[in-house]
Amino acid sequence: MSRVFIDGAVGTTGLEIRDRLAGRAGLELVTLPEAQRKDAAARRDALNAADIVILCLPDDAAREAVALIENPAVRIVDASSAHRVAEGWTYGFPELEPRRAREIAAATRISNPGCYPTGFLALIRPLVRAGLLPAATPVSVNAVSGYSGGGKAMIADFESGAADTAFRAYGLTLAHKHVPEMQTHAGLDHAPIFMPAVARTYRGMLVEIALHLHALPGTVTVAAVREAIADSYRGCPLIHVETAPRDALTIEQCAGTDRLDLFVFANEAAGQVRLVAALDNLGKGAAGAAVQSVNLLAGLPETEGLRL
Ligand SMILES: NC(=O)C1=CN([C@@H]2O[C@H](COP(=O)(O)OP(=O)(O)OC[C@H]3O[C@@H](n4cnc5c(N)ncnc54)[C@H](OP(=O)(O)O)[C@@H]3O)[C@@H](O)[C@H]2O)C=CC1
Ligand SMILES: CC(=O)N[C@@H](CCC(=O)OP(=O)(O)O)C(=O)O
Repeated sequence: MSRVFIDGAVGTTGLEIRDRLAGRAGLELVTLPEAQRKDAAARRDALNAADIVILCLPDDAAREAVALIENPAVRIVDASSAHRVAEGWTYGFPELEPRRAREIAAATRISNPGCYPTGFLALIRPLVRAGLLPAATPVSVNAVSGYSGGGKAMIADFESGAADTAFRAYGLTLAHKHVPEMQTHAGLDHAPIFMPAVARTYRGMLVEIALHLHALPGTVTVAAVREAIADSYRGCPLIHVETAPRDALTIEQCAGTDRLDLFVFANEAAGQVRLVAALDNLGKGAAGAAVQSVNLLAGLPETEGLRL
């Protein structure tokens, strides 16, 4: 039996994780009552008494929680963006690299990937690893998220009517907090240009990358791109590489699931490829990934409690 403490259990991500862990065999779920959930002493006790801690906090509070942990046996899954490129932390995306699931299972410090990077990395990493995309390739990525991606504050903004829009482009300083983890874990020499947006729908996400195959060195075919992506995720129950033609994709494609659907659309004659990832920002983009890591840490089946 593993004792799992969720710090930040009443936030948007914390509640989702609770949902997926409640009643699970092999896990004892611990949360603090409302009056104590921000009390440093109560949090210190709970953090140090757990086998596994899941941090569902803003970055500063996540750093503070890590500093409160003195018990070396405690294993941490941090859902915030505080440790995604930090030394000594394992990037908690089990399907991203061939040995990553085993590394997570043996780790004590695991950082959950960001929601947008999950889609971006799932598409780009297999191409860089296969040598189809040289590390020096300039890459741009655009994406749209449901408004729950901004946590309680953005949900209130959209649901109170204060956000008077259906679609808002942001990240206009080109320095979004997800860019470093996108570059680092893709293995790219240059930071990608990231163009995020938020839409008036609660959950769901599309992440897109355009590739000009004719501008790449050598001959890179659409088939090679499809194969590299499909090969990377064979046998991964949460990641589906879709091959059937589509007229359209919606932001809700994977909403309400912990799945990640990947698409390779192409105009072969023009040498153009449009890669698309669909996921739920609160599913594989947050809670689903955290629960996958908890399953690996606790020695439970990797997708138990997840929504395929
Ligand atoms: N929403 C999403 O799609 C995703 C979010 N994340 C990350 O997960 C983390 C949580 O985000 P999210 O759930 O969206 O945010 P929310 O704002 O919805 O929830 C954060 C929770 O943390 C609590 N909190 C803040 N400071 C402290 C503290 N010092 N001690 C204890 N509790 C504290 C808040 O309390 P109160 O309720 O009083 O405000 C709130 O309940 C963030 O780092 C975010 O970046 C990651 C992936 C996706
Ligand atoms: C719509 C929206 O505002 N999204 C958030 C990212 C949400 C997320 O999942 O990011 P973290 O995991 O890094 O917290 C943003 O762009 O900052």
